[in-house]
Amino acid sequence: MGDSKPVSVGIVGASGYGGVQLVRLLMDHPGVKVVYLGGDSSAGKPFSDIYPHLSHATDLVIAPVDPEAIAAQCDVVFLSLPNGLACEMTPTLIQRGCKVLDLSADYRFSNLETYKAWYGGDRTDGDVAATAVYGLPELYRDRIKDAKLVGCPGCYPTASLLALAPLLKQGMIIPETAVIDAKSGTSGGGRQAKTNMLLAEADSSIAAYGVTRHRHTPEIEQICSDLAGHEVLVQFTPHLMPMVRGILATVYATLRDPGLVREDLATIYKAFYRNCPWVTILPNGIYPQTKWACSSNMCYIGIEVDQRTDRVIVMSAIDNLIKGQAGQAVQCLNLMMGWDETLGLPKLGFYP
Ligand SMILES: NC(=O)C1=CN([C@@H]2O[C@H](COP(=O)(O)OP(=O)(O)OC[C@H]3O[C@@H](n4cnc5c(N)ncnc54)[C@H](OP(=O)(O)O)[C@@H]3O)[C@@H](O)[C@H]2O)C=CC1
Ligand SMILES: CC(=O)N[C@@H](CCC(=O)OP(=O)(O)O)C(=O)O
Repeated sequence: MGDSKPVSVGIVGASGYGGVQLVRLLMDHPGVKVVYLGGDSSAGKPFSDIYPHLSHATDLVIAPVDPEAIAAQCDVVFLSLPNGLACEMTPTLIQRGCKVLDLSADYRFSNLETYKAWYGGDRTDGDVAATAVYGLPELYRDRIKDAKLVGCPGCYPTASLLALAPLLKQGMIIPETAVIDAKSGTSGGGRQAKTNMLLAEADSSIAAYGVTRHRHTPEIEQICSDLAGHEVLVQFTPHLMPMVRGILATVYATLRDPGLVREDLATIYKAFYRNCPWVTILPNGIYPQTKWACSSNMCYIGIEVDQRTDRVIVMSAIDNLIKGQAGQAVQCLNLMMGWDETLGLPKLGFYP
């Protein structure tokens, strides 16, 4: 970086939860200048009308989306939009020389047929999609460094895969026994009004949803299969929690070697994540809380073994809006630009 010109960045979907986190992180990032904010129903409004608490951070007005105009102003574009929109604008942005980080599911799948089966819609951008890299730096750092298009992971897949990856990569579990029980705060559902997110519905209550059919299942399975070297199916059940931020994924799987104890696994996890500044393996007997990760880009992992059942239990906590979304996208940007992976990202959560 040094005295070099800041990288010009655009954020499409700035009025949403992902967008506002990107604005917060990127306004404080030493390598970039946010020059463009885009949206749909918010177009024409100053960003500070939507988020008055950030009026001292930017006087940008949200513009209607015009990929040509965005490409004329921006070196890098973050797309934080509902699924099925990024694939319409990304080909133009890439052709015009922009680097693109998509926070939706549009570029997470190596096989577009899987995307279409779970998300619907038609895709005419197969050539561009084939160049996309899955944006989980702890697993695909080298590919992200060279990418022009990154499909950033979903929030549940981030927490689940960071918990499972060392076990799968080292062949320590029977992959098909993996069960992921995950809980999310309501901000995971975005800023759109939805009945199940009303305080009267979500408060003081917990429920599973999408059981056996949540669209993050094929995303988790794609990466598990890549790590295991063969096709893997997992059982994934998400739950909505009466809290705003955070995901806790508790993963169960049967160990191949029943002699392994939690100290062995902790050593293996620490080695696997030794060059990963955003993953903390907790000391033996300590289990993560979502509150610890709140507002930081950290993923906290706790490990336990039940010697009666030969199962390993791994608990992983993240902030769904930071490591699960906007923070992870900035982490990928840092890699794409050749910067330190931690640049401009919050290391310390706010607590309590
Ligand atoms: N929330 C989370 O924890 C996570 C979300 N994601 C994914 O990130 C993406 C964004 O999520 P989130 O921030 O929660 O969503 P929000 O619903 O909070 O925001 C959606 C944004 O998309 C914009 N938008 C909608 N339609 C259009 C359009 N036709 N043209 C331009 N802009 C449009 C909206 O703009 P306007 O207000 O102007 O209409 C709004 O800014 C989604 O794909 C989501 O699945 C990924 C990981 C975690
Ligand atoms: C609590 C809640 O509703 N969470 C969202 C997941 C958010 C996310 O990561 O979704 P994308 O894969 O679309 O990016 C859900 O279950 O649909």
